[in-house]
Amino acid sequence: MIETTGLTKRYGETVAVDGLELSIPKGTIYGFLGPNGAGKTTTMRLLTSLTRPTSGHGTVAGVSITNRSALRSHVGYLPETPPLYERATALEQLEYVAGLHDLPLEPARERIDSLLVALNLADDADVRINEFSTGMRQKVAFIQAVLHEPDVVFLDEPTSGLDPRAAKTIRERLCALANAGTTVFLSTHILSVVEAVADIVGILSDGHLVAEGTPEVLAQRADTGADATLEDVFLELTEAETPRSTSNAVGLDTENTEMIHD
Ligand SMILES: Nc1ncnc2c1ncn2[C@@H]1O[C@H](COP(=O)(O)OP(=O)(O)OP(=O)(O)O)[C@@H](O)[C@H]1O
Repeated sequence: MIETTGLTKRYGETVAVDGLELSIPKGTIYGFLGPNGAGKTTTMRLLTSLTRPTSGHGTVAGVSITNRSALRSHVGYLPETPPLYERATALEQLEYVAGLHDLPLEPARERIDSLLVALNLADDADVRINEFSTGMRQKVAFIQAVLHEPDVVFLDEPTSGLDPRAAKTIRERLCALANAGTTVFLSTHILSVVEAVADIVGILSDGHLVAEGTPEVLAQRADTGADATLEDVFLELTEAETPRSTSNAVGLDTENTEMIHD
């Protein structure tokens, strides 16, 4: 479902993603770990066609990641800061997103209703998003990422800001999605979430994949004995890493005219 060869993204002197090789089968929950600045968000932006590779190739659901219009229906993306219309109600927001995906009105409405119920938001469907808590926003953003039943869903910290019950609900939804054949690409710093749900874990460091395997097998790589955890192996493999700095204070992504300031 996700294949990349030599996938590379540069921002000026900074190599955010460096020759990434991924091969992720359908229905996998792939836990994507890495220190701050490792290149996780850039990877997800590449795989969802929000930014173009400097070099290398990739396909998601068999579609080239440079073909944005063809890719749209196949991918869902929950970014770290989800785009939501503050003045819309949850229902208006989700109906709007359904319209963007050209979903027929009635089945879309049914799906929205069932997802609102599943995420315990049904009573808040007609409340404006600017009155929502962080966790409620996160849940609406999660629904809008999976509403069109994409083949692959990319999630950046989907449980951040959620209380334990809501986080558990999201974890259960991720497993249900994967059981139904959706491929889940999950980036998070919460290692317990990855340990609980991921089939395969990839650890990114400085734009490179430095380890990949099941959580159990990866944990065995750690030098801390029989009780080693994913945290141990994460700390070992990314020990010497610090966030990369650009040669100049401002890196310019000329393609998307995005500026990032440090
Ligand atoms: N639009 C951009 N312009 C210039 N540099 C960028 C841009 N986006 C990311 N970078 C740089 O690329 C590198 C990887 O950043 P990225 O956001 O992908 O890391 P990350 O692993 O998602 O980090 P975090 O865990 O902190 O969210 C960093 O050095 C960052 O400064």
